[in-house]
Amino acid sequence: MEEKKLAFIGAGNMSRSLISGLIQAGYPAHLIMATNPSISKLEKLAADFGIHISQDNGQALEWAQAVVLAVKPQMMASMLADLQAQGAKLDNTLLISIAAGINVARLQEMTGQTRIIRTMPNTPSLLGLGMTGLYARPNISQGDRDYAEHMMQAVGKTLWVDEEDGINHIIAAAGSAPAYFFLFMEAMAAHAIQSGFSEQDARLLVQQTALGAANMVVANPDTGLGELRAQVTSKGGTTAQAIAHFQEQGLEHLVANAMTAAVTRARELETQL
Ligand SMILES: NC(=O)C1=CN([C@@H]2O[C@H](COP(=O)(O)OP(=O)(O)OC[C@H]3O[C@@H](n4cnc5c(N)ncnc54)[C@H](OP(=O)(O)O)[C@@H]3O)[C@@H](O)[C@H]2O)C=CC1
Ligand SMILES: O=C(O)[C@@H]1CCC=N1
Repeated sequence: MEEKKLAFIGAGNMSRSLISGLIQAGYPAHLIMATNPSISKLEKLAADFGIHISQDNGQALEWAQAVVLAVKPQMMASMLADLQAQGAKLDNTLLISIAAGINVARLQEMTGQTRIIRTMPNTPSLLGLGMTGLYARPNISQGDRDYAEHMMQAVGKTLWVDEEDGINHIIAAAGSAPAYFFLFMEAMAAHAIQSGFSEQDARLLVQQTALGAANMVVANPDTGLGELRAQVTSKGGTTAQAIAHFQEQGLEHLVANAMTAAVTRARELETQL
């Protein structure tokens, strides 16, 4: 991939995941910078990955050819207003936003420029196992689209959406979704602990099973998810009892409602920020 000077404004959880994934994929550390108001996260990034760090966002803009906007959505407007008040020039830089709930039109207002790509990654990018949605308006050049796509492909898989609202559905299905699986695993581990396993053994049982199940899905692309489930579910057996319980309690409905709630919140943020 083209190796531009790439800066991350906001050095939190998601930036760390992306930076770690990029470095593992061979992106040169000397071409990456992160900025953040407090120093501790920056020092850790510099120590772990050897990247440039700064507490001055303006420096990121002066230095980089592409900038990832990685502050919390609620901080985006004030961060960008401060930058412009300092006299920072945003117009020569490719801006890649990872923020939930801020649409391109709003980002254009906040930055006064249009060279913006909106993305929605997730934290498994840390391990090169991310899933990122991307959206760009027609004005964005193929070169900029390719750069953002290759950057996210360095840390996992990518999917473009044609309509911007698709990003809100990617949030529900991928951006937020690692947390759903963690919640499920927490519940399973808690029950295993109640059944007498140590915390460590409960975690081993749950994590190895989750890993195995995910790998079964990946290794069998032509087998439906329902079929993989059926292969575990012996007639009159134990799994059937557990699955019947999930379904009687409306698991599918619960999941659909939870994902709809995430989309609704993303759309709500788009009207508020
Ligand atoms: N976490 C996730 O799974 C995902 C997050 N996202 C998006 O990524 C973005 C970041 O989320 P996440 O990493 O979780 O959040 P974090 O809170 O972990 O990171 C945000 C970082 O921004 C820093 N910050 C605050 N104000 C400024 C400023 N003015 N200039 C520069 N940096 C600043 C914070 O510094 P300090 O803590 O020192 O105040 C913090 O380190 C959000 O917009 C979110 O929607 C997208 C997909 C997945
Ligand atoms: O919870 C959030 O709002 C962010 C966006 C997707 C994951 N974390």
